[in-house]
Amino acid sequence: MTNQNEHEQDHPHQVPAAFKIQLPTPSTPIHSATVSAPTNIACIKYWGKASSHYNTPINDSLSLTLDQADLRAVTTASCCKCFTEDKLWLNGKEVQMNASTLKRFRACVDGIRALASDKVDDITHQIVVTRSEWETMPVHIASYNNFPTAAGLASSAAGYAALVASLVALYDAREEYPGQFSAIARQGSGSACRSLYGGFVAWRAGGEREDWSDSIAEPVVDEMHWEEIRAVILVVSNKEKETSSTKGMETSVTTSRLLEYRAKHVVPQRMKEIEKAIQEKDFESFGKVTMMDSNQFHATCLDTYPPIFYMNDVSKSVVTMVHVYNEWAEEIRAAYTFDAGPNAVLYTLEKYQVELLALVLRYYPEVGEGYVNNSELRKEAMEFALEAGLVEAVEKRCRVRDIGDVKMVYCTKGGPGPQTLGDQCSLFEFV
Ligand SMILES: Nc1ncnc2c1ncn2[C@@H]1O[C@H](COP(=O)(O)OP(=O)(O)OP(=O)(O)O)[C@@H](O)[C@H]1O
Ligand SMILES: C[C@@](O)(CCOP(=O)(O)OP(=O)(O)O)CC(=O)O
Repeated sequence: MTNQNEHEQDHPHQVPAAFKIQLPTPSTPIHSATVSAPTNIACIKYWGKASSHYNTPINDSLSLTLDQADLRAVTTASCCKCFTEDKLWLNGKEVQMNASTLKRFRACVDGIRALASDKVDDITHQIVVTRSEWETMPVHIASYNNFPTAAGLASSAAGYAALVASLVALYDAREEYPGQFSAIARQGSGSACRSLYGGFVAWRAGGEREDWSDSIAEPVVDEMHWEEIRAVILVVSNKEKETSSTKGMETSVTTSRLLEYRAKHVVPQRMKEIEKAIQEKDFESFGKVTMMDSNQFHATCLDTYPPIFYMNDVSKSVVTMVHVYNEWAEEIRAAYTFDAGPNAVLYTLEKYQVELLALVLRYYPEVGEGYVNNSELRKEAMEFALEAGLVEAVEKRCRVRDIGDVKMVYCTKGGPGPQTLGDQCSLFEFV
């Protein structure tokens, strides 16, 4: 994790007032850390657990970490002798943890606290909290997402990565082996392990070691390697999804033979192909593997009994539009991928981003102000003259959708892993 004041200045993380938590001023010293963490969207999907206890996957997966300037979770972790119990707030409300949330929360808090260091005063160099003393102080954790929660936009990935990163900063925790923090984050939510690094990140399934300590995330290339990669996200639904990823993959593992085949015979080859494509910045291969893997993941959902439908008619219309666009261009300029929900993530290159956005704005009309998160790009796309041949090709296969079919569009790019923020960004206010 880096401490980048520069990054903070570029993107000031002002906490919206509704997400600030007021606490009585403590009578004993309070220790705090605030971080922001990114989402990530997988090109090779994680779907299916090998061990529910350790929360480990049946196959490797690979994703791009997205820029926190656009989508982020911000988390403050505080601890104090005067707190009476551990507590968690999400988006301004205290979370009443059920058994599943509690297990995830405990795995992260206890896992990172076990790696804590002594806290040394910057000026006097005296130890102010010993490693073992941390255990005597309950933690209060507050977090918020600046994008829809539990709607299939990887909020759990950003959320648990932020939770782990805030605890690492609070306890000045040290890894005993590379990737150990990611092994802890995956116990919060599997996809969260990949959000601890920037750029393209692989999650190696592991399983050679009995305790699954080899099921860790590993950076493939950092965000500077293929700087031209862009993501255009079409928010088709901002509501909580009906079938959570955890529940969905549980049913898929027990009922889908296709999922078993995919994990054993398809993903290993695809991981090699996509890592090579990324190393060589070969968008043609990258885009094809990404689209095929999304299609196969949704095919396993259909092969699940009873079937799970994450993509809807609007999602399918985006698939058609992207294929028509690529056929017209005679190359892959955009690649779609869908997580466990109807929202489309379109990967493209910087040079095609405005053209792609112009296409999106033509067929998915704007709901109102703020429809596109980036007003400059929106303006460029509105002024962009789509080629007549492209419009003709799309019009043969797609219709202009209704206002509201797409609720919002995020334009973003690859970005770094979690960032430490200053105390002024704390979600706690002492009154
Ligand atoms: N900032 C956060 N801090 C802590 N926990 C969070 C945070 N954001 C989300 N979560 C947890 O993650 C859950 C949502 O996870 P879920 O997998 O259902 O949705 P998602 O991550 O948005 O979608 P997907 O993983 O399919 O892209 C929330 O109900 C909450 O328990
Ligand atoms: C479709 C996915 O987004 C599934 C993500 O699942 P989660 O990581 O949310 O699942 P849990 O480990 O049960 O919390 C694919 C991916 O991100 O690789």
